[in-house]
Amino acid sequence: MIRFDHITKKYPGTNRPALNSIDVEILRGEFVFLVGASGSGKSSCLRLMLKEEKPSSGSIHVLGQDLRSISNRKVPYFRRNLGVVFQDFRLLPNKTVYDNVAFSLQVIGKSRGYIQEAVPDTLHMVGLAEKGQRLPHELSGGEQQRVAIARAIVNKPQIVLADEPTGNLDPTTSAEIMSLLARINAGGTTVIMATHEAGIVDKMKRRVIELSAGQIVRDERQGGYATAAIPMVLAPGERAASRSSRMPTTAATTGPITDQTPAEPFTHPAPEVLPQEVASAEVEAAAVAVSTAPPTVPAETVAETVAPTVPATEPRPAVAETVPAFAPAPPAPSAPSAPRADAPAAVTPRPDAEPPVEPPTSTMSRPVLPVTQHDEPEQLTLAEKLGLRAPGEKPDPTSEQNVGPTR
Ligand SMILES: Nc1ncnc2c1ncn2[C@@H]1O[C@H](COP(=O)(O)OP(=O)(O)OP(=O)(O)O)[C@@H](O)[C@H]1O
Repeated sequence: MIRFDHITKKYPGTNRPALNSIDVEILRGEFVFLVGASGSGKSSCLRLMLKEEKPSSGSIHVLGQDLRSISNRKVPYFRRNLGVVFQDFRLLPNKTVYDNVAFSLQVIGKSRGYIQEAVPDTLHMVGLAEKGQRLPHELSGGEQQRVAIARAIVNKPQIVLADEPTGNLDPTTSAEIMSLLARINAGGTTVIMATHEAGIVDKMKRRVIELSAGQIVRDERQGGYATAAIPMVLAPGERAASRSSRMPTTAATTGPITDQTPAEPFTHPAPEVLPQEVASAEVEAAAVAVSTAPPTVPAETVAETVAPTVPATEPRPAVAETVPAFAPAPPAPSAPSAPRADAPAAVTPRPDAEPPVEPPTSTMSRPVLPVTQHDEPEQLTLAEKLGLRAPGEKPDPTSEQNVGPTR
């Protein structure tokens, strides 16, 4: 699904490469944490996957496409297969919650009927069914991030890239966001998340790829956060024992994982206190959470869209057969009858049926994110980065502003 072959990324004016000959493959349906110290190259990886940056050498395949073969003009169409979630939410401040999510569909030409079904379904899934008419500043940080996630998934992308999505949230809210991302993943969507949150990584027990100075130093199937390579700062009052308990017990591997274990649910409380039946129920609920059918595209853009050809050109499909199927999710028992022909598959889970989520227990000091200047392919607006508008298209005057704690 995503493959880096000998990827080196050296930004102009720097001596040391941000990424140094990276080889890694991420399979369909995986949930992958990118961890590593500040400056180790996590965000660079995500930006390369999004074709927001170009590698200095090496090749990247995403959804069967060699990114070198995608022209700048076609990048927005490519990005429609990827949902992106940022630390600082990046909502449109003058639009309601509903309109923020609908905007993603409007700019790619979805019909009004489709939007009228897809947006409420998605807001329901993220637990914001009742808050569609609120403005972003009338929401909590966690709710704003839910809107951002709704916006990222409303078009049913095959991949969600999340760069520190819990970085501005408290532990309880972070756990809720992780539960949501786990449900999205359980529906078949590949999730790749860069994070510094040790507690989250340790609880999720998913694949962990650790970067250090631009190189992969660990690739564990069900990893934890900490190794000697990641400096950790204990919070005041945190006992040293809790740190040692986070150290991985399995041997680290330095090569890419080449097969796939079906995703585990994000189960809280920890497995030892959570009855298996409850965990299974959550998996079942999660399995119908998200339809991952490839997005449909307006007729006028079909010729330029990479989506329809992507699955057929997936480079290494054999291993991916062991992960959850990508068939559209079955409609929920309570789903309204007879959806429109072009309506999205039902997005079903009942947020109120979610089991309580235990927040991560550990805390870490969070480094300040570097302000980056992107050299390639060009300076893009937010809508262009999100694949909502082709470069150079006339912007919506009400868009392109951020809200949230880092505004
Ligand atoms: N646009 C840029 N121009 C020059 N150097 C850059 C640029 N973007 C990133 N870098 C450098 O590349 C290296 C990797 O940065 P990157 O943002 O990928 O790290 P990171 O692991 O995501 O860090 P953090 O956890 O702080 O977000 C750092 O040394 C950074 O300074």
